[in-house]
Amino acid sequence: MQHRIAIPSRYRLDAQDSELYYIADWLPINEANSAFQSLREEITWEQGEVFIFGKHHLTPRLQSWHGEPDAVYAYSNKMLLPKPWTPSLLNLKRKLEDLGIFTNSVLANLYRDGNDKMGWHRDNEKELGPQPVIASLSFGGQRDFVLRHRLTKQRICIPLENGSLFVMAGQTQHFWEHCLPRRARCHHERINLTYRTIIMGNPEEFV
Ligand SMILES: O=C(O)CCC(=O)C(=O)O
Ligand SMILES: [Fe+2]
Repeated sequence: MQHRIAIPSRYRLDAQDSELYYIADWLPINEANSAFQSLREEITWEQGEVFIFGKHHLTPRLQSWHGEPDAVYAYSNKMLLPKPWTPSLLNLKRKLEDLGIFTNSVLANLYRDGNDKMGWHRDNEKELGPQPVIASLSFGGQRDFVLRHRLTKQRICIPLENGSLFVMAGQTQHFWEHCLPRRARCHHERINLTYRTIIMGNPEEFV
C-alpha cells in the first residue's frame, strides 16, 4: 500500500521533474552522534565487489544490506540477501514511519574518509517499483550529494549533514542521477542509510 509522505512542504526542494525533501536537522546532534556509534558497531561492514566489463573491482566504501527476509535485491548482477534488522536500523525505520515512509529494507554505506565515494547512478531497479521512495539518513562527516538532470544536465549539490533526512520520491529516479563524489579533504567517517521498499515479485524474474 502506498502511503502519502507526511513531510511539511517547507522542506520540499524546488527542482523540475522531482520530488525531493531535505530536513537538515531531522535528529538532534546528540541523537545523531549516538546513532553513528551504534550503527558503526552493530553492523558487520563489508567491502563489496562488482564485476564490470569482465573485471572484479572492490567498491570504494563498505556496505551492508538489511531488511525483511524476502526483500531480495538484484544489484550489479548479484542477488543481495538481506541480513536481519539491527536495533538501531529498526528504530530509525520506525521513526520514518511517523512521516508516512514505510520500507522493508535498507542499504547501509560506510565511507571511511573522503576517498570513499559512490559513482553516478539511479536507484531505478525494477524491484523498487515505478516511483521509488528512497529515504536517506546521514551520520558523521558531512559530504556533498550531487544530483544531475539527465536531459538538461542541471546539477544540484546538497551537503548532507549529520542527522539529516533526504528523501527522493515521485519521478526523481526517472529524470535525475545522483552520486557522492570523492572529497580528498574530508577525513571523517560517514554512515549513510538508504531505506527502500522492495516490491516482492517472482524471484525467478531476478535470475
Ligand atoms: O551516501 C549517499 O548519500 C548516497 C547513497 C546512495 O546513493 C545509494 O545507496 O544508492
Ligand atoms: Fe543511490
